[in-house]
Amino acid sequence: MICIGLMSGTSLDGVDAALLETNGETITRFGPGGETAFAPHERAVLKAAVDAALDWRFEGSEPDIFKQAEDVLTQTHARAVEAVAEHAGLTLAEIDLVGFHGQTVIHIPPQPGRPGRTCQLGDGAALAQRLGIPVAYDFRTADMDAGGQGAPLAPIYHAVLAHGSGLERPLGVLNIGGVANLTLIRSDGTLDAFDTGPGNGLIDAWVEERTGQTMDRDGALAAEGRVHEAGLADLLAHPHFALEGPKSLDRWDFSLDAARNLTVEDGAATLSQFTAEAIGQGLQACLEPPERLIVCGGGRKNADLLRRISEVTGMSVCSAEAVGWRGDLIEAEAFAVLAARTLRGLPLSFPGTTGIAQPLTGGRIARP
Ligand SMILES: Nc1ncnc2c1ncn2[C@@H]1O[C@H](COP(=O)(O)OP(=O)(O)OP(=O)(O)O)[C@@H](O)[C@H]1O
Ligand SMILES: CC(=O)N[C@H]1[C@@H]2OC[C@@H](O2)[C@@H](O)[C@@H]1O[C@H](C)C(=O)O
Repeated sequence: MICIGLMSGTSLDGVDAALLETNGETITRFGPGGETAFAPHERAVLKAAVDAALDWRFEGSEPDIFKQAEDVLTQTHARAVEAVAEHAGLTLAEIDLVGFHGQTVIHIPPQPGRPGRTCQLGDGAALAQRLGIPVAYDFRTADMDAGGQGAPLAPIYHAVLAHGSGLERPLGVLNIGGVANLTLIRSDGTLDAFDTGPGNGLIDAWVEERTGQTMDRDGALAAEGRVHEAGLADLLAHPHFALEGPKSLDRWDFSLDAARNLTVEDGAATLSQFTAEAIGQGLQACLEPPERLIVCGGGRKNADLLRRISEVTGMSVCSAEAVGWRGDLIEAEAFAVLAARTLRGLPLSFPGTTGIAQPLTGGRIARP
């Protein structure tokens, strides 16, 4: 079936969309994809929804701003679907299914004796109505209700992609977005996955606070800085690193405090080293360490960060494009495949990826 997957990540820059022909188990065609940027006023509404969610934390009634944010998400995601369909030369009636991740505004992983909660804003029914296409959405709730981490969900897609590309196992796939997540595909095909720690999120926040720019482009600032070892040790003392996987994170689980007295360059170097060391620690804990790490997500464009990851892990690190993958579209592609899996009742999450007892289906379907 022809599916369009949609993802809007934590950096709130826009909606990634990708068209695939897939049955959820294999991909028979990679169609076009691209990003539909949020306009400044749309981004401001989404940012306000994230801020409100962090105050709310599932206590009391939902913040009023959520409804307004969902309207923004319906409009922007509909535009993203229309753009990709047009690019593919297809009418909306020729699209079988849309996979709508929604905007994560808060994610609280489960703790011993307390189930986790997660919130992806996104009104699947409204998007289905607006487009006249069935929409799969709400991919994380079933996993969390079953005691899982609710994230990461991309690992089964990484496995589909790696299999289709004929890549040798064991293999590591690292996504560096706001948060970084790692999938390990063992030689027998078993999946292990977890959020390693911060990805670009802290670096972005630091650079924005100090320079007004949105990112450390190509890692230029970090490359000029020196790592502040005591600050790095403080950052690595976070309880996330003492936990065994599967484990997940919220982008806002870490703070910039350890960098506060540093120069902009030294802060960027320390936070970039933190991202790399967190990835290194995650790899050390895995049962069958891969020799090769394929990196996707925006962080793969940060040359200084990739150098640090390669140094810390001692592994061969290559960007998604080196194996013919589309590094900026993998998450959107993942939600095209996850949508098809939802429709067919195939599992989305697995004991090794989110910590649930049995492979589990998930997602809901809204029909126009
Ligand atoms: N040339 C570059 N140099 C350095 N960093 C870059 C570059 N291009 C992109 N990035 C980083 O990638 C980020 C965007 O990555 P991506 O789109 O994968 O994140 P996201 O989808 O918002 O995250 P999430 O994984 O939370 O969904 C930017 O915020 C920036 O930090
Ligand atoms: C709760 C949530 O939205 N988590 C995201 C976030 O962004 C990266 C990392 O943290 C990952 O766990 C997840 O996204 C990808 C798509 C996933 O579920 O695999």
